[in-house]
Amino acid sequence: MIQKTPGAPRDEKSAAPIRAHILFIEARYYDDIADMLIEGAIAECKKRGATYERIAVPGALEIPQVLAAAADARSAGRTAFDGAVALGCVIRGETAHYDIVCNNANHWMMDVAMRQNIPVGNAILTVDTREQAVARAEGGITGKGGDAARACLRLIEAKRAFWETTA
Ligand SMILES: Nc1c(NC[C@H](O)[C@H](O)[C@H](O)CO)[nH]c(=O)[nH]c1=O
Ligand SMILES: CC(=O)[C@@H](O)COP(=O)(O)O
Repeated sequence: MIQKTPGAPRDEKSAAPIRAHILFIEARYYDDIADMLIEGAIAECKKRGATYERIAVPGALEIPQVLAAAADARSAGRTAFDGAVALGCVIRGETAHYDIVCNNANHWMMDVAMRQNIPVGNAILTVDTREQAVARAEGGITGKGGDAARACLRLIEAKRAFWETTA
């Protein structure tokens, strides 16, 4: 039984239109799962009026590296995005590689996000079976891809709130 996470808070602000440009980083190791995740993430962005761009990488281990490269380019004024959403699926195999991929993809992605102050929504599924992955990736805007996009947009709103003048 999957406990559908509530995603971003269901307050009015979390559903309000938002001026934001999002970078979708898609690890396409399992193409069909990636398609389900990106469908939900795009649906959430379109619902909120946010724009987006997409970049594909072979697998989850490449996500932190491309986020770091995008952050460098943003610092150099060569690209502009307000937040990122990581999408991927890691399915346990016979060896310890599953732990290597999951731990390093998530750890170093968050390291870049924290160091570069980038709002990042995380839909890197880490599962034991393909069925578990499908159950979490499907559902369009209500799936994990939509959840991660909602989280990213919520982080952008929260970040901006700190800079709103109270005067
Ligand atoms: N087994 C999975 C991988 N493995 C590939 C790595 O992510 C990486 O692309 C490779 O080691 C080359 O550097 N990636 C996933 O996203 N999902 C898997 O289940
Ligand atoms: C998560 C993985 O890297 C996994 O798909 C690799 O499978 P195996 O551990 O059987 O080589």
